[in-house]
Amino acid sequence: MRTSIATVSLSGTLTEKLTAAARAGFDGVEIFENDLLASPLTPREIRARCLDLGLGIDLYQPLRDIEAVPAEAFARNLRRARHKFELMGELGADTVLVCSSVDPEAIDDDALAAAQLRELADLAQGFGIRVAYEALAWGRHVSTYDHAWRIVEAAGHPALGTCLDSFHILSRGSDPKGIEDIPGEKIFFLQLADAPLPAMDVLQWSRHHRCFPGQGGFDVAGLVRHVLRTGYDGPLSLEVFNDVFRQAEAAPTAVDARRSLLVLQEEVGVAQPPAPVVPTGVAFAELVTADAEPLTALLGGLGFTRTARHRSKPVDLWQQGEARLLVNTGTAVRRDGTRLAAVGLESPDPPGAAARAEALLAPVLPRRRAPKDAPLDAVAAPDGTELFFCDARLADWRADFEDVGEPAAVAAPGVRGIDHLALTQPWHHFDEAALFHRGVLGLRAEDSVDVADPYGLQRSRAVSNADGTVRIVLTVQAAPGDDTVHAQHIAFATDDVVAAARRLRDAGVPLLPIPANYYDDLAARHEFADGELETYRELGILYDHDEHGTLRHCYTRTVGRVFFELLQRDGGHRGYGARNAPVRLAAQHAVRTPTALTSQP
Ligand SMILES: O=C(O)c1ccc(O)c(O)c1
Ligand SMILES: [Mg+2]
Repeated sequence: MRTSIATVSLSGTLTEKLTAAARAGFDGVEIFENDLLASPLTPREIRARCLDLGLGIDLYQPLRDIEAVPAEAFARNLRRARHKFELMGELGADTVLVCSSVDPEAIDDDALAAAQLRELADLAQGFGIRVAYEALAWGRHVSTYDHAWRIVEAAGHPALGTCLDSFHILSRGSDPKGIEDIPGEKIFFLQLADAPLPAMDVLQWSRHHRCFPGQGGFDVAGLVRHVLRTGYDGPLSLEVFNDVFRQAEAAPTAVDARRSLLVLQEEVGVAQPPAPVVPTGVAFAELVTADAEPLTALLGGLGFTRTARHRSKPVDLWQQGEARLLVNTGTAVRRDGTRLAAVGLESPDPPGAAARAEALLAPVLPRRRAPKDAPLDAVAAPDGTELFFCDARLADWRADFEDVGEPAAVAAPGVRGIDHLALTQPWHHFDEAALFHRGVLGLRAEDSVDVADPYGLQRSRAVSNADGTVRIVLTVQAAPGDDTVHAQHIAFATDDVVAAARRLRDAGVPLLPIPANYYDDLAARHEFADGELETYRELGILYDHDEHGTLRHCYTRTVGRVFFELLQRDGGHRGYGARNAPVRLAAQHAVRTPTALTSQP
């Protein structure tokens, strides 16, 4: 099906928006009047620009508060409409949107609304234009799609149809099943947007918090299925009013938008990209650093040993249990200080995973590999993290490394493997990141949780595979913050967090100190065995539990932009310690030291 996007969904000038939409592969756009008014291009030049870019103008949005008004007001409205129809001739746009009136003077009279829309449609027809009437969720008298359709039906004019907008329909709690009662040829346009639940004031909700389908809580795909059953064959058009997208760069937003529609088209069965290949484990996490010493001291304290070195590159493999870390000191990667740059995902079908990623517009990374190296398929996640698709038996990348003779640590109680990776997202890529990990990698996304930070708010959302062998926590800050606090982290699974924490401390590696108040509160909320709480207090171990079991975890200091977590899950605990996160964030702010900052080369 044809895909479109409303210019209001992207940031920048009209030209920037059109370019971004075209580059992302959209077939057409809805042009918002304000974008046209603010453009230095004439309507004819805009038409030519769209033609050059291969974009159709599927909808023009200038007409508001048209219908159900006294006769003199309607005469003025028709005069305004005539001007806009002439302009649309220059633009080459043949469908105009009319939103249901929000005018306090509008009259609650469906027959009047129908008669005036009929007259408007008659005028439009003379210009070769169709009028699509849309119920705004906050319309004065018409606020539901079925009401708008009854008026369109009563008007009975061939140039008058309805425009369905998933936001207005689903935000009102209307049953989208009724869409199937509308003949497909009378649905002139379909606008798609998702939005987070629960609701707020509907106007604020619509104007600031819409998101691309799959990024919110609406069943947009379910609605589209109803629309397709009517025989509708017009475009699927994204109309997303969102404060973040208005500020973010248009090009990646447009790609995010197209990916959302690709996933939606797959869900409703009108597109068949290569099937998702869900990763089955974390093969490795790659840290880059200019100064490996603070990092390797930490890894040594955690019980890791350096087991192998890359044959041609300054990359060491550090290993413990099933946790494999690559420490890369190559000069090409020094710019941003110590950070988590890449993740190797074990895949049952690496080429299939890469084909899926490419079909869903993930940037495929050039293979910057030596001739003898295993050819790994890799894509970039929205935050720039490189994701490598690796053979699940480690048969590929591991062969590029030569053993250095130090066997992997076996010291119990140690790190068993990687429990999860926490990746900080740029503020404007958070929703995109969740959809990316779900759509491209086939991971399941949990609800997002907000965590209080002393200087802001942190939002996080976990994505994982079914058996929890791949867990990624996507986090974002509400405001620009401190990289030493809002760093990425790697959480290591251990079967004995107390012993692991003791060993770290005994190795002279400081753990993150947790305030005494936290433990006083724990004592008030839970009963512990003798001495248990004192041990947690002494080591800085945090505690949580859910209906499945307990979570005990502690944190290292931050090196550059990464820190580590030791984590013990018992009884199938599923969480990530969100309840403890405010205390941890405050503790990280408290230990921010010049050393932490200067350890970033
Ligand atoms: O918020 C609005 O005014 C508005 C305008 C046009 C639309 O198609 C819409 O869904 C909302
Ligand atoms: Mg709309």
